[in-house]
Amino acid sequence: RLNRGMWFQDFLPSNVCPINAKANTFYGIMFDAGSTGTRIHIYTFVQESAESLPELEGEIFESVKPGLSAYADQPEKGAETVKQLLDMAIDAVPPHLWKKTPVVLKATAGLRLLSEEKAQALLLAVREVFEESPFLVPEDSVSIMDGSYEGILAWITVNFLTGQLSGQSQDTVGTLDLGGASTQITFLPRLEETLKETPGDFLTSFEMFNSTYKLYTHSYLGFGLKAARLATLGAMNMEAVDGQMFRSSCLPKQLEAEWHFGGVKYRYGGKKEGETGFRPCYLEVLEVVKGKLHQPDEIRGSSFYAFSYYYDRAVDTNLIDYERGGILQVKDFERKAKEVCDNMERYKSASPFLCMDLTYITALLKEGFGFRDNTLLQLTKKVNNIETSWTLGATFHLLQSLGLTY
Ligand SMILES: O=c1[nH]cnc2c1ncn2[C@@H]1O[C@H](COP(=O)(O)OP(=O)(O)O)[C@@H](O)[C@H]1O
Ligand SMILES: [Ca+2]
Repeated sequence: RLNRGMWFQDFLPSNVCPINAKANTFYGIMFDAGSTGTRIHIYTFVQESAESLPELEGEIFESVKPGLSAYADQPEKGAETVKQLLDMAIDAVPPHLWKKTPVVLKATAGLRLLSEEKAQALLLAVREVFEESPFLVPEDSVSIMDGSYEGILAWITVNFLTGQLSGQSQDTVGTLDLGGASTQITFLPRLEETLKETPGDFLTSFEMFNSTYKLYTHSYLGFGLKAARLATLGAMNMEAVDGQMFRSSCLPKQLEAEWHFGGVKYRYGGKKEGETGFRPCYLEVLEVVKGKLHQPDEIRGSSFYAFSYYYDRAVDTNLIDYERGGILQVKDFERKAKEVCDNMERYKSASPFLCMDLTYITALLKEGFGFRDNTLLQLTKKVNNIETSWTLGATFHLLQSLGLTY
């Protein structure tokens, strides 16, 4: 481990060693290669002394669509999208700090679902982009992240940003992340019972800022919002079937369209004959979630932070404000799902999947995780102007491993 006081001494003579804050500024670049898009987070930190925790000063955020997995057969083209984003960091980070600024990319469920060969080709192409950049490229800088880390690091981010990880406070909040291809649930169990009743692979000890947290966390691959659409349509793992039409009672009756996900084209549509609306849709979606997820008793009454697609769909249906977010109950999603599904004509201008998405969110929360109708969900996109993403937790973890912080 490096001496934490050392990192700036290489570029400043010791007699002007900084006491002023500006000289203690450093940066970290974290890429989130998600299933639906690639995002860059450039974090600025200030560390007052070797003993204190680094303070987060700000974030620069940018994203591109589609995600890397859409370039499964063109790895170089995929890597080019990463390079475009990395060029932003060239402008954002002062040149004398480039060599000290680590750059890391972590891919999530989109790449987990690709074949090993295609995923590795994409990662290698990105690695080459990093090597050609002026930044610090740590070992293992481009990888597919383990699903349990995704939940833990998002939990670290949210609880850091809400001030729960500093001082004596132990009022941590659980987190729910709903991505395109996978979904995560993470919380700090308070009841001995929970620890006893939970399968071992749902519990992980994690060290951060000189504390150890024993967290409940799980990532469900294939249970992200877009993967759930495919599962509901019966099209999951069906890429071999050419030109087949997948139909659902969660879609407008007359609809027929095409949809690309993970580099595969699907044809889908409504059920011209037969029932459509919330009830038949809920039954279809139940098939996807019922009995597939672990239900810890402890969460039934507690409130959770929810982001990503929980947030997006709540915004789309005016349940919350895009800028401010808000607090919802589980039953608010159900009420909206009924309203949209039973009036699909009225919601024609919105996404044809709006009914299916809201119904899936309702079923996932109630029948999947076992939340109560009145469980509170705090929907947040940003806390203190910082994105609530696992990437901040990942950056702290990276700085820790490089010896730049605890
Ligand atoms: O940094 C972020 N800020 C805001 N929203 C984000 C960020 N990262 C991901 N999202 C949200 O994540 C969802 C897409 O999930 P993603 O593409 O990460 O799939 P995955 O997690 O299954 O790989 C969308 O709701 C998108 O708005
Ligand atoms: Ca994600």
